[in-house]
Formats: sequence, structure tokens, C-alpha cells
Amino acid sequence: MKPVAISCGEPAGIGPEIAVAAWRELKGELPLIWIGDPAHLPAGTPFQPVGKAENAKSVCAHAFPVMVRNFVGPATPGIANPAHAKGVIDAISTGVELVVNGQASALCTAPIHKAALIDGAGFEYPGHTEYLAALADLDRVVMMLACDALRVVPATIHIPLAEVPSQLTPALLTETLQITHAALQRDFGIANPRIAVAGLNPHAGEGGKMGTQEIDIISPVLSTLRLQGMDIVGPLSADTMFHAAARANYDVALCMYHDQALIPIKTLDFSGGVNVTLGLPFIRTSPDHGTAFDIAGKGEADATSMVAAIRMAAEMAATRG
Ligand SMILES: NC(=O)C1=CN([C@@H]2O[C@H](COP(=O)(O)OP(=O)(O)OC[C@H]3O[C@@H](n4cnc5c(N)ncnc54)[C@H](O)[C@@H]3O)[C@@H](O)[C@H]2O)C=CC1
Ligand SMILES: NCC(=O)COP(=O)(O)O
Repeated sequence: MKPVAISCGEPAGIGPEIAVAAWRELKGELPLIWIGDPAHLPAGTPFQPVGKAENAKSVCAHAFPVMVRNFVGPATPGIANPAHAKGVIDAISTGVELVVNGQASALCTAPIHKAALIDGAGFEYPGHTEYLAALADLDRVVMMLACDALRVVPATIHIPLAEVPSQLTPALLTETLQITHAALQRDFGIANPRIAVAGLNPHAGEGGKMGTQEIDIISPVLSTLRLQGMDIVGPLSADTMFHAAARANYDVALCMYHDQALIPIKTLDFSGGVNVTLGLPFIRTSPDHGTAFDIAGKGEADATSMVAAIRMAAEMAATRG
């Protein structure tokens, strides 16, 4: 079994400690390899440098396997060092290389501090999702967050709310739905995915009286895709599509913007949610939370989402064979 590669994420955040906690929980189950600077690991972590990913499996049982990347210095919990930004970005691209070259089965990314990367390295991307799309030379990939109770996809991702209406084009919605549908079939074993689509406006526009994107853009796209055989309902009122009885009617909810999608899932299962990028030629997952600077280094971080993200990555890799 090839290891799951884990990029270190922001060294001043909880990424290093939740990676070590995840290793402790998963070491008897699957191999992993962490890409980062051992100086950023919690004190006393029994790590072992690993030159080649293929050696991670034998190391994993007794030590935390590290593909060493030397940053400029130690990390201070809760305070991002701009000089670390390049190393954080390189750890992600190294993880991608390991997977693409067949040395790792999948990539699981620990959280980055987006502003720190923009300020420290002029990072051009608002998140991993957009960076990974660029590395894969793709114009479109899809962010999906999944827990046992719900899967959600935001059609628009890391953009200001004011820009959402103008970004909601038929092409964006069509391609997002096509990528989501294909991924649920391929990676999640759902032969005929049931998709629910939220409206943008209150009451899904109330027949045009509270906004017209539902009539002008969303409904025509859904009609076209239904004719192509997709099982889609919507546009639905977003405020009434996430209660338990409503969730039983669909496998994934397409939402129009970031918070419309992420508030319900983080409310239902903050510790168990996983972020997965659909449409890439390689597998990438991530915990659903961020760098949590307020608790970094205090031993308070819950690694449940990281564990779930690594497990999902390994399961997807096994499914793909
Ligand atoms: N995949 C990624 O790289 C992600 C990165 N971020 C970035 O993280 C930074 C901080 O974002 P915030 O909005 O503050 O969200 P956050 O998820 O870092 O923190 C929100 C709250 O949840 C708590 N929390 C988060 N993870 C936790 C865990 N594992 N155990 C216990 N408590 C936990 C934090 O202590 C904080 O009180 C931002 O720069 C954001 O862009 C946010 C989400 C995902
Ligand atoms: N709120 C989700 C998030 O920010 C994750 O972004 P990404 O780094 O996975 O693109």
C-alpha cells in the first residue's frame, strides 16, 4: 500500500499537531508520509526522516515518517512567519508530485493560512483548491465537503459575496454539476446520484419577485442536465433544504456560494467533515477546518477531521485501484 502524503500546512497553526495525532490513530491501518520541517512538530514527536515515500510504510509502525523540508526557522504557535510561506507552498506541490509520480496514493493537505501565503509569498490562489487546479492545468475543479449526514458543493468558492451573482454562469453550474456527478459515481459508489440545487436568493427567488438568477440561470441549466439523465431537484429554498428529512432526499447539495454550503455541514459535523477536491487527476482531501491559531500548540486541537480526511483519501485510492 502506498502512503498518503500529508502536506504540513501552516506551521504556526494546528496542522503539525493534528498530523501527528492522526498518525498515532492510523499507524496500524495505513501508511502516511508528512512533508515538512521536523522542527515544527510537537516536542517529543518520535519522527524519522524518510528519503523516499516508498520507505514510509516500514517506518510508520514505529515513527512518524517525515519527508524533510527545512524551513527558515522554528514556528511560533498562532503567529504566521511570512518567511515560511514559500515552504508551505512547496510542501503542497511536493505532495502533488509524489502522487502524480506514483509514490503516494493520495494527498491530504493540512490547513494553510491563506492571508499568510498571500502576504508572505504573493501566493496567487485563495486556497488549495484553486492552486491544485492550476498545478493540474485545469480551468475547473469542484470543492466538496462531506460528512456522514451531508455532502455539499459550493458553486462559487473563495470570492467576495458581492461577486457571486456575476460569477454564476450556466457554464460554471453545468461543469460543476457534471464534475460532481461523475465523482460521486467514480469515487463514492453512487450509481445514480441524487442532486439537490439551492437557489441564490431568499425563497429561491419567490418566482422572480426576490431575484431572477433562479429563472434566468439556474433552472435552465437543471432542465438541460435532467434531459441528459441527471437526477436533479431545484432550485430549492436554501433555508429549508438541510433539515434531516430534506437531506434524506439527496446525495449532494449544490449551493451557490461558500457559506451557503459550509455553514450547514460545519454545524452538523464540524469535527467529522472532510474537504475533497473533485475533478483533479489525483486524489486530494483535507480536514474541513482551518489553522485554528487560537489553540495552536496548546494540545487542544481535535484531529478527528484530519483522521477522516486521511481515511477518505486512502479509501478513494483503493476504490480507484
Ligand atoms: N483547507 C484549508 O487550508 C483551510 C484553511 N482555512 C484558513 O484557516 C485560517 C483560519 O480560519 P478560521 O475561519 O478562523 O477557521 P478555523 O477552522 O481555523 O477556526 C475556527 C474555530 O474553530 C476552532 N477549530 C478549528 N479546528 C479545530 C480543531 N481541529 N479542533 C478544535 N478546534 C478547532 C478554532 O480554534 C476556532 O475557534 C484562515 O486563514 C482560513 O483561510 C480555513 C479553512 C480551510
Ligand atoms: N472553507 C474551506 C476552505 O477554505 C478550504 O479551502 P481549500 O484550501 O481546500 O481550497
